[in-house]
Amino acid sequence: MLRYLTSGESHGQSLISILDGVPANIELDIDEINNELKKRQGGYGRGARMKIEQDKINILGGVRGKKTLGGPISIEVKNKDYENWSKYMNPMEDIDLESKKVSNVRPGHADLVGCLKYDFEDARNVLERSSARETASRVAVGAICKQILKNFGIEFISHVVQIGSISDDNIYDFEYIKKHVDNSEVRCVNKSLEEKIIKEIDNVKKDGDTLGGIIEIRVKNVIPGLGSYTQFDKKIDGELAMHLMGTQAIKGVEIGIGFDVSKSVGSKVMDEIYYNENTGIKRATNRLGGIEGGMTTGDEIIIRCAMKPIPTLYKPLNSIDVNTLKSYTASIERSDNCAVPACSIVCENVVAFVICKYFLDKVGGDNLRDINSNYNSYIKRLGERGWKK
Ligand SMILES: Cc1cc2nc3c(=O)[nH]c(=O)nc-3n(C[C@H](O)[C@H](O)[C@H](O)COP(=O)(O)O)c2cc1C
Ligand SMILES: C=C(O[C@@H]1CC(C(=O)O)=C[C@@H](OP(=O)(O)O)[C@H]1O)C(=O)O
Repeated sequence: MLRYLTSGESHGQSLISILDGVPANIELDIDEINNELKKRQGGYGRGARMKIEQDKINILGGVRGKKTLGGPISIEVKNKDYENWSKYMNPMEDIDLESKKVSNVRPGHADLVGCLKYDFEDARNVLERSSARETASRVAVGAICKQILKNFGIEFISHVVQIGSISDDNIYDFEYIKKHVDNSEVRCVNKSLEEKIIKEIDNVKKDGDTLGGIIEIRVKNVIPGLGSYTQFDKKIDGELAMHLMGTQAIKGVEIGIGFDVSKSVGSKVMDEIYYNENTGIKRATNRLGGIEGGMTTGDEIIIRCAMKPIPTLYKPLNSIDVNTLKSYTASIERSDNCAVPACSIVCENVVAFVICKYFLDKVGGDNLRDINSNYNSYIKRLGERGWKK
Protein backbone atom coordinates (compact mmCIF):
# COMPACT_ATOMS: atom_id res chain seq x y z
CA MET A 1 0.00 0.00 0.00
CA LEU A 2 1.29 3.45 -0.93
CA ARG A 3 1.58 5.67 2.16
CA TYR A 4 3.61 8.57 3.46
CA LEU A 5 4.42 10.57 6.55
CA THR A 6 5.90 14.01 6.82
CA SER A 7 7.97 15.53 9.62
CA GLY A 8 9.56 18.88 10.32
CA GLU A 9 8.84 22.40 11.50
CA SER A 10 8.46 25.52 9.38
CA HIS A 11 11.68 27.09 10.70
CA GLY A 12 13.45 23.83 11.60
CA GLN A 13 16.37 22.41 9.65
CA SER A 14 14.41 20.45 7.05
CA LEU A 15 11.14 18.93 6.02
CA ILE A 16 11.36 15.16 5.76
CA SER A 17 8.92 12.78 4.08
CA ILE A 18 8.98 9.02 3.77
CA LEU A 19 7.03 7.62 0.85
CA ASP A 20 6.57 3.87 1.17
CA GLY A 21 5.16 1.44 -1.41
CA VAL A 22 6.70 2.88 -4.57
CA PRO A 23 7.44 0.05 -7.04
CA ALA A 24 10.97 -0.58 -8.28
CA ASN A 25 12.46 0.70 -11.54
CA ILE A 26 10.52 3.94 -11.81
CA GLU A 27 12.77 6.54 -13.37
CA LEU A 28 12.61 9.88 -11.53
CA ASP A 29 13.02 13.23 -13.22
CA ILE A 30 14.55 15.24 -10.39
CA ASP A 31 14.31 18.55 -12.28
CA GLU A 32 10.60 17.99 -12.76
CA ILE A 33 10.08 17.41 -9.00
CA ASN A 34 12.03 20.59 -8.26
CA ASN A 35 9.98 22.44 -10.84
CA GLU A 36 6.78 21.49 -8.97
CA LEU A 37 8.35 22.77 -5.74
CA LYS A 38 9.26 26.02 -7.48
CA LYS A 39 5.71 26.45 -8.77
CA ARG A 40 4.36 25.94 -5.22
CA GLN A 41 6.54 28.81 -4.03
CA GLY A 42 5.15 31.17 -6.63
CA GLY A 43 1.94 33.03 -7.30
CA TYR A 44 0.98 36.63 -6.62
CA GLY A 45 0.34 37.37 -2.95
CA ARG A 46 3.07 35.26 -1.37
CA GLY A 47 5.02 36.73 1.55
CA ALA A 48 8.70 37.49 2.17
CA ARG A 49 9.55 33.90 3.21
CA MET A 50 9.41 32.80 -0.41
CA LYS A 51 12.30 35.14 -1.22
CA ILE A 52 14.45 33.26 1.29
CA GLU A 53 13.60 29.69 0.26
CA GLN A 54 14.59 27.91 -2.95
CA ASP A 55 12.99 24.53 -2.37
CA LYS A 56 14.78 21.52 -3.83
CA ILE A 57 14.60 17.85 -2.93
CA ASN A 58 17.46 15.87 -1.53
CA ILE A 59 16.69 12.14 -1.75
CA LEU A 60 18.24 10.30 1.19
CA GLY A 61 17.13 6.73 0.47
CA GLY A 62 15.13 4.42 -1.77
CA VAL A 63 16.54 5.63 -5.09
CA ARG A 64 19.76 4.73 -6.94
CA GLY A 65 20.92 6.50 -10.09
CA LYS A 66 17.49 8.23 -10.35
CA LYS A 67 15.64 4.87 -10.36
CA THR A 68 13.45 3.70 -7.48
CA LEU A 69 14.60 0.59 -5.60
CA GLY A 70 11.20 -0.55 -4.28
CA GLY A 71 11.97 0.47 -0.68
CA PRO A 72 10.79 3.53 1.23
CA ILE A 73 11.92 6.80 -0.33
CA SER A 74 13.09 9.48 2.09
CA ILE A 75 13.00 13.02 0.86
CA GLU A 76 14.43 16.15 2.43
CA VAL A 77 13.55 19.74 1.60
CA LYS A 78 15.85 22.08 3.52
CA ASN A 79 14.59 25.25 5.19
CA LYS A 80 17.08 27.95 4.28
CA ASP A 81 15.44 30.17 6.90
CA TYR A 82 16.81 27.83 9.59
CA GLU A 83 20.05 29.84 9.43
CA ASN A 84 18.07 32.77 10.88
CA TRP A 85 16.17 30.61 13.34
CA SER A 86 18.65 28.07 14.72
CA LYS A 87 18.95 29.83 18.08
CA TYR A 88 15.17 29.49 18.53
CA MET A 89 14.67 26.11 16.87
CA ASN A 90 17.73 23.90 17.46
CA PRO A 91 16.40 20.54 18.66
CA MET A 92 19.68 19.37 20.25
CA GLU A 93 20.85 22.43 22.19
CA ASP A 94 19.51 24.94 24.70
CA ILE A 95 17.65 27.66 22.86
CA ASP A 96 16.17 31.12 23.42
CA LEU A 97 12.56 30.24 24.19
CA GLU A 98 11.38 33.76 25.03
CA SER A 99 12.17 36.03 22.06
CA LYS A 100 9.94 34.33 19.53
CA LYS A 101 7.22 33.36 21.98
CA VAL A 102 3.67 33.71 20.65
CA SER A 103 0.86 33.97 23.18
CA ASN A 104 -1.68 36.28 21.47
CA VAL A 105 -3.27 33.42 19.56
CA ARG A 106 -4.50 34.03 15.98
CA PRO A 107 -8.16 33.28 15.19
CA GLY A 108 -8.37 30.78 12.34
CA HIS A 109 -4.91 29.31 12.88
CA ALA A 110 -4.18 26.28 15.06
CA ASP A 111 -2.65 28.42 17.86
CA LEU A 112 -5.35 28.42 20.56
CA VAL A 113 -6.60 24.85 20.43
CA GLY A 114 -3.05 23.59 19.85
CA CYS A 115 -1.90 25.27 23.10
CA LEU A 116 -4.87 23.89 25.05
CA LYS A 117 -4.57 20.38 23.65
CA TYR A 118 -0.79 19.94 23.90
CA ASP A 119 -0.45 22.02 27.10
CA PHE A 120 1.84 24.70 25.66
CA GLU A 121 2.25 28.27 26.86
CA ASP A 122 3.91 29.20 23.56
CA ALA A 123 1.89 28.95 20.36
CA ARG A 124 5.17 28.77 18.42
CA ASN A 125 5.22 25.09 19.47
CA VAL A 126 1.96 24.76 17.53
CA LEU A 127 2.42 27.03 14.53
CA GLU A 128 5.79 25.59 13.56
CA ARG A 129 4.08 22.33 12.63
CA SER A 130 0.61 23.54 11.66
CA SER A 131 2.21 25.92 9.13
CA ALA A 132 1.61 25.26 5.46
CA ARG A 133 5.38 25.04 5.05
CA GLU A 134 4.60 21.30 5.33
CA THR A 135 2.92 21.44 1.92
CA ALA A 136 6.39 21.47 0.31
CA SER A 137 6.71 17.85 1.51
CA ARG A 138 3.32 16.96 0.13
CA VAL A 139 4.24 18.41 -3.25
CA ALA A 140 7.51 16.45 -3.32
CA VAL A 141 5.58 13.24 -2.57
CA GLY A 142 2.86 14.00 -5.12
CA ALA A 143 5.43 14.85 -7.78
CA ILE A 144 6.94 11.36 -7.42
CA CYS A 145 3.46 9.84 -7.67
CA LYS A 146 2.85 11.80 -10.87
CA GLN A 147 5.99 10.27 -12.34
CA ILE A 148 4.80 6.75 -11.54
CA LEU A 149 1.48 7.48 -13.26
CA LYS A 150 3.06 9.21 -16.25
CA ASN A 151 4.17 5.73 -17.40
CA PHE A 152 0.46 5.02 -17.92
CA GLY A 153 -0.49 8.33 -19.54
CA ILE A 154 -2.23 9.71 -16.42
CA GLU A 155 -1.81 13.49 -16.22
CA PHE A 156 -2.74 16.22 -13.74
CA ILE A 157 -3.44 19.93 -13.99
CA SER A 158 -4.89 22.59 -11.69
CA HIS A 159 -5.93 26.20 -12.03
CA VAL A 160 -7.48 28.98 -10.00
CA VAL A 161 -11.14 29.72 -10.75
CA GLN A 162 -11.79 32.30 -8.07
CA ILE A 163 -9.89 34.67 -5.80
CA GLY A 164 -11.93 36.86 -3.49
CA SER A 165 -14.88 38.33 -5.42
CA ILE A 166 -13.46 37.62 -8.89
CA SER A 167 -14.34 34.33 -10.50
CA ASP A 168 -13.94 32.72 -13.89
CA ASP A 169 -17.20 31.04 -14.88
CA ASN A 170 -15.88 29.51 -18.12
CA ILE A 171 -15.27 25.78 -18.45
CA TYR A 172 -12.01 24.87 -20.15
CA ASP A 173 -10.67 21.57 -21.42
CA PHE A 174 -7.59 19.94 -19.96
CA GLU A 175 -5.20 20.87 -22.76
CA TYR A 176 -6.33 24.51 -22.77
CA ILE A 177 -5.71 24.79 -19.04
CA LYS A 178 -2.31 23.13 -19.42
CA LYS A 179 -1.29 25.54 -22.18
CA HIS A 180 -2.34 28.75 -20.43
CA VAL A 181 -2.11 28.28 -16.68
CA ASP A 182 1.63 28.75 -16.16
CA ASN A 183 1.55 32.08 -18.02
CA SER A 184 -0.50 33.58 -15.23
CA GLU A 185 0.84 34.93 -11.92
CA VAL A 186 -2.40 33.87 -10.28
CA ARG A 187 -2.75 30.53 -12.19
CA CYS A 188 -5.91 31.85 -13.81
CA VAL A 189 -6.48 30.58 -17.35
CA ASN A 190 -8.52 33.65 -18.28
CA LYS A 191 -5.74 36.23 -18.67
CA SER A 192 -8.25 39.11 -18.71
CA LEU A 193 -9.05 38.42 -15.02
CA GLU A 194 -5.43 38.45 -13.87
CA GLU A 195 -5.15 42.22 -13.56
CA LYS A 196 -8.43 42.46 -11.62
CA ILE A 197 -7.36 39.70 -9.25
CA ILE A 198 -3.96 41.30 -8.62
CA LYS A 199 -5.68 44.62 -7.91
CA GLU A 200 -8.04 42.95 -5.45
CA ILE A 201 -5.14 41.24 -3.67
CA ASP A 202 -3.29 44.59 -3.45
CA ASN A 203 -6.35 46.45 -2.17
CA VAL A 204 -7.10 43.89 0.49
CA LYS A 205 -3.44 43.86 1.51
CA LYS A 206 -3.50 47.64 1.99
CA ASP A 207 -6.29 47.10 4.52
CA GLY A 208 -4.21 44.49 6.37
CA ASP A 209 -6.57 41.78 5.16
CA THR A 210 -6.25 38.53 3.19
CA LEU A 211 -8.02 36.51 0.48
CA GLY A 212 -8.99 32.92 -0.30
CA GLY A 213 -10.47 31.36 -3.40
CA ILE A 214 -11.38 28.29 -5.41
CA ILE A 215 -9.05 25.84 -7.16
CA GLU A 216 -9.92 23.26 -9.79
CA ILE A 217 -7.93 20.06 -10.27
CA ARG A 218 -8.30 17.75 -13.27
CA VAL A 219 -6.95 14.25 -13.86
CA LYS A 220 -6.83 12.83 -17.39
CA ASN A 221 -6.52 9.27 -18.73
CA VAL A 222 -7.54 7.55 -15.51
CA ILE A 223 -8.75 3.98 -15.90
CA PRO A 224 -12.20 2.89 -14.67
CA GLY A 225 -12.48 1.08 -11.37
CA LEU A 226 -10.02 2.87 -9.05
CA GLY A 227 -11.70 2.70 -5.64
CA SER A 228 -14.66 0.56 -4.64
CA TYR A 229 -18.30 0.76 -3.57
CA THR A 230 -17.89 -2.32 -1.33
CA GLN A 231 -16.85 -0.47 1.84
CA PHE A 232 -17.09 3.21 2.82
CA ASP A 233 -13.37 3.59 3.35
CA LYS A 234 -12.54 2.18 -0.08
CA LYS A 235 -14.40 4.93 -1.93
CA ILE A 236 -11.97 7.09 -3.88
CA ASP A 237 -14.10 10.25 -3.56
CA GLY A 238 -13.99 9.87 0.22
CA GLU A 239 -10.22 9.49 0.22
CA LEU A 240 -9.74 12.45 -2.12
CA ALA A 241 -11.88 14.63 0.14
CA MET A 242 -9.98 13.48 3.22
CA HIS A 243 -6.56 14.29 1.76
CA LEU A 244 -7.72 17.62 0.35
CA MET A 245 -9.50 18.66 3.53
CA GLY A 246 -6.29 17.67 5.33
CA THR A 247 -4.54 20.43 3.40
CA GLN A 248 -4.04 23.66 5.34
CA ALA A 249 -6.89 26.18 4.78
CA ILE A 250 -9.05 23.95 2.54
CA LYS A 251 -12.63 24.21 3.79
CA GLY A 252 -14.64 22.54 1.02
CA VAL A 253 -14.21 19.91 -1.68
CA GLU A 254 -16.58 19.35 -4.61
CA ILE A 255 -16.48 16.61 -7.22
CA GLY A 256 -17.95 17.40 -10.63
CA ILE A 257 -20.83 19.88 -10.29
CA GLY A 258 -20.55 19.36 -6.53
CA PHE A 259 -23.15 21.15 -4.38
CA ASP A 260 -25.12 21.98 -7.53
CA VAL A 261 -26.34 18.34 -7.63
CA SER A 262 -28.81 19.39 -4.95
CA LYS A 263 -30.66 22.00 -6.96
CA SER A 264 -31.20 20.13 -10.21
CA VAL A 265 -33.44 17.27 -11.34
CA GLY A 266 -31.89 13.82 -11.73
CA SER A 267 -31.95 13.91 -15.51
CA LYS A 268 -29.72 17.02 -15.43
CA VAL A 269 -27.26 15.50 -12.98
CA MET A 270 -26.61 11.94 -14.14
CA ASP A 271 -24.37 11.32 -17.15
CA GLU A 272 -26.11 9.27 -19.84
CA ILE A 273 -24.28 6.18 -21.02
CA TYR A 274 -23.99 5.02 -24.61
CA TYR A 275 -21.95 2.61 -26.65
CA ASN A 276 -20.66 2.62 -30.16
CA GLU A 277 -18.07 0.41 -31.74
CA ASN A 278 -15.53 3.16 -32.36
CA THR A 279 -15.57 4.83 -28.97
CA GLY A 280 -16.63 1.94 -26.77
CA ILE A 281 -18.68 2.68 -23.62
CA LYS A 282 -18.91 6.46 -23.06
CA ARG A 283 -20.86 9.02 -21.08
CA ALA A 284 -22.50 11.92 -22.89
CA THR A 285 -21.54 14.41 -20.16
CA ASN A 286 -19.27 14.45 -17.11
CA ARG A 287 -21.30 16.26 -14.47
CA LEU A 288 -20.37 13.80 -11.77
CA GLY A 289 -16.68 14.52 -12.29
CA GLY A 290 -15.47 11.06 -13.26
CA ILE A 291 -16.52 9.19 -10.10
CA GLU A 292 -19.59 6.95 -9.58
CA GLY A 293 -20.09 4.65 -6.59
CA GLY A 294 -16.71 5.55 -5.14
CA MET A 295 -14.97 4.37 -8.32
CA THR A 296 -13.37 6.22 -11.19
CA THR A 297 -15.40 5.94 -14.40
CA GLY A 298 -12.44 6.51 -16.72
CA ASP A 299 -13.67 10.03 -17.54
CA GLU A 300 -11.69 13.06 -16.46
CA ILE A 301 -11.74 13.58 -12.70
CA ILE A 302 -12.83 17.12 -11.87
CA ILE A 303 -12.45 18.45 -8.33
CA ARG A 304 -12.86 21.91 -6.85
CA CYS A 305 -11.52 23.07 -3.49
CA ALA A 306 -12.38 26.18 -1.49
CA MET A 307 -9.48 27.79 0.37
CA LYS A 308 -10.23 30.18 3.21
CA PRO A 309 -8.37 33.51 3.44
CA ILE A 310 -5.01 33.46 5.25
CA PRO A 311 -5.76 33.68 9.00
CA THR A 312 -2.80 35.89 9.98
CA LEU A 313 -3.96 39.47 9.48
CA TYR A 314 -1.71 42.54 9.47
CA LYS A 315 -4.71 44.36 10.92
CA PRO A 316 -5.29 41.68 13.53
CA LEU A 317 -8.59 40.55 15.00
CA ASN A 318 -9.47 40.55 18.67
CA SER A 319 -8.16 37.63 20.63
CA ILE A 320 -6.64 36.75 23.98
CA ASP A 321 -3.29 35.98 25.55
CA VAL A 322 -3.55 32.22 25.95
CA ASN A 323 -1.74 32.36 29.30
CA THR A 324 -3.18 35.43 31.05
CA LEU A 325 -6.58 35.21 29.24
CA LYS A 326 -6.48 39.03 28.91
CA SER A 327 -7.86 40.58 25.71
CA TYR A 328 -5.34 41.54 23.02
CA THR A 329 -5.28 41.70 19.27
CA ALA A 330 -3.82 38.58 17.64
CA SER A 331 -0.09 38.35 17.02
CA ILE A 332 1.25 39.20 13.59
CA GLU A 333 3.53 36.60 12.06
CA ARG A 334 5.21 37.20 8.69
CA SER A 335 2.64 35.90 6.25
CA ASP A 336 1.28 35.38 2.79
CA ASN A 337 -1.52 37.65 1.75
CA CYS A 338 -3.10 35.26 -0.72
CA ALA A 339 -1.79 31.72 -1.33
CA VAL A 340 -4.53 30.37 -3.61
CA PRO A 341 -2.18 29.93 -6.65
CA ALA A 342 0.35 28.09 -4.45
CA CYS A 343 -2.43 25.98 -2.95
CA SER A 344 -3.48 24.95 -6.46
CA ILE A 345 -0.11 23.23 -6.90
CA VAL A 346 -0.44 21.66 -3.46
CA CYS A 347 -3.93 20.28 -4.18
CA GLU A 348 -2.86 18.95 -7.58
CA ASN A 349 -0.06 16.96 -5.96
CA VAL A 350 -2.24 15.82 -3.06
CA VAL A 351 -4.67 14.41 -5.64
CA ALA A 352 -1.75 12.73 -7.46
CA PHE A 353 -0.90 10.79 -4.30
CA VAL A 354 -4.46 9.49 -3.88
CA ILE A 355 -4.84 8.50 -7.53
CA CYS A 356 -1.47 6.76 -7.43
CA LYS A 357 -2.39 4.88 -4.25
CA TYR A 358 -5.62 3.55 -5.79
CA PHE A 359 -3.93 2.87 -9.13
CA LEU A 360 -1.31 0.70 -7.42
CA ASP A 361 -4.04 -1.03 -5.37
CA LYS A 362 -5.76 -1.98 -8.63
CA VAL A 363 -2.90 -2.84 -11.00
CA GLY A 364 0.21 -2.51 -8.83
CA GLY A 365 3.20 -4.78 -8.54
CA ASP A 366 6.71 -4.81 -7.12
CA ASN A 367 8.24 -3.30 -10.24
CA LEU A 368 7.32 -1.33 -13.34
CA ARG A 369 7.31 -4.42 -15.61
CA ASP A 370 4.80 -6.25 -13.39
CA ILE A 371 2.57 -3.18 -13.23
CA ASN A 372 2.68 -2.86 -17.01
CA SER A 373 1.57 -6.44 -17.39
CA ASN A 374 -1.25 -6.06 -14.78
CA TYR A 375 -2.33 -2.81 -16.41
CA ASN A 376 -2.40 -4.28 -19.92
CA SER A 377 -4.32 -7.35 -18.85
CA TYR A 378 -6.93 -5.17 -17.06
CA ILE A 379 -7.29 -2.89 -20.09
CA LYS A 380 -7.64 -5.98 -22.31
CA ARG A 381 -10.38 -7.39 -20.10
CA LEU A 382 -12.20 -4.04 -20.04
CA GLY A 383 -11.92 -4.02 -23.84
CA GLU A 384 -13.70 -7.36 -23.96
CA ARG A 385 -16.54 -5.69 -21.96
CA GLY A 386 -16.81 -2.74 -24.36
CA TRP A 387 -14.61 -0.10 -22.66
CA LYS A 388 -11.96 1.59 -24.78
CA LYS A 389 -9.08 3.81 -23.69
C1 LIG B 1 0.18 27.33 0.42
C2 LIG B 1 -0.37 27.86 1.71
C3 LIG B 1 0.22 28.97 2.31
C4 LIG B 1 -0.28 29.48 3.51
N1 LIG B 1 0.31 30.58 4.05
C5 LIG B 1 -0.15 31.07 5.24
C6 LIG B 1 0.47 32.22 5.83
O1 LIG B 1 1.42 32.77 5.32
N2 LIG B 1 -0.03 32.66 7.02
C7 LIG B 1 -1.09 32.05 7.63
O2 LIG B 1 -1.51 32.49 8.68
N3 LIG B 1 -1.69 30.97 7.07
C8 LIG B 1 -1.23 30.46 5.90
N4 LIG B 1 -1.84 29.36 5.36
C9 LIG B 1 -3.01 28.77 6.03
C10 LIG B 1 -2.71 28.12 7.35
O3 LIG B 1 -1.62 27.25 7.28
C11 LIG B 1 -3.94 27.38 7.87
O4 LIG B 1 -5.06 28.21 7.81
C12 LIG B 1 -3.71 26.92 9.29
O5 LIG B 1 -2.74 25.87 9.33
C13 LIG B 1 -4.97 26.41 10.02
O6 LIG B 1 -5.51 25.30 9.37
P1 LIG B 1 -6.98 25.29 8.75
O7 LIG B 1 -7.14 26.59 7.98
O8 LIG B 1 -7.00 24.11 7.84
O9 LIG B 1 -7.95 25.23 9.87
C14 LIG B 1 -1.38 28.85 4.14
C15 LIG B 1 -1.96 27.72 3.54
C16 LIG B 1 -1.47 27.23 2.34
C17 LIG B 1 -2.10 26.02 1.72
C1 LIG C 1 6.79 28.73 4.51
C2 LIG C 1 5.72 28.59 3.76
O1 LIG C 1 4.51 29.15 4.02
C3 LIG C 1 4.30 29.68 5.29
C4 LIG C 1 2.95 29.21 5.75
C5 LIG C 1 2.52 29.89 6.96
C6 LIG C 1 1.40 29.29 7.70
O2 LIG C 1 1.10 29.79 8.80
O3 LIG C 1 0.75 28.36 7.19
C7 LIG C 1 3.12 31.05 7.40
C8 LIG C 1 4.25 31.71 6.70
O4 LIG C 1 5.46 31.32 7.35
P1 LIG C 1 6.65 32.36 7.67
O5 LIG C 1 6.19 33.08 8.89
O6 LIG C 1 7.86 31.58 7.88
O7 LIG C 1 6.77 33.27 6.49
C9 LIG C 1 4.35 31.22 5.27
O8 LIG C 1 5.51 31.68 4.66
C10 LIG C 1 5.72 27.81 2.52
O9 LIG C 1 4.65 27.73 1.89
O10 LIG C 1 6.78 27.27 2.17
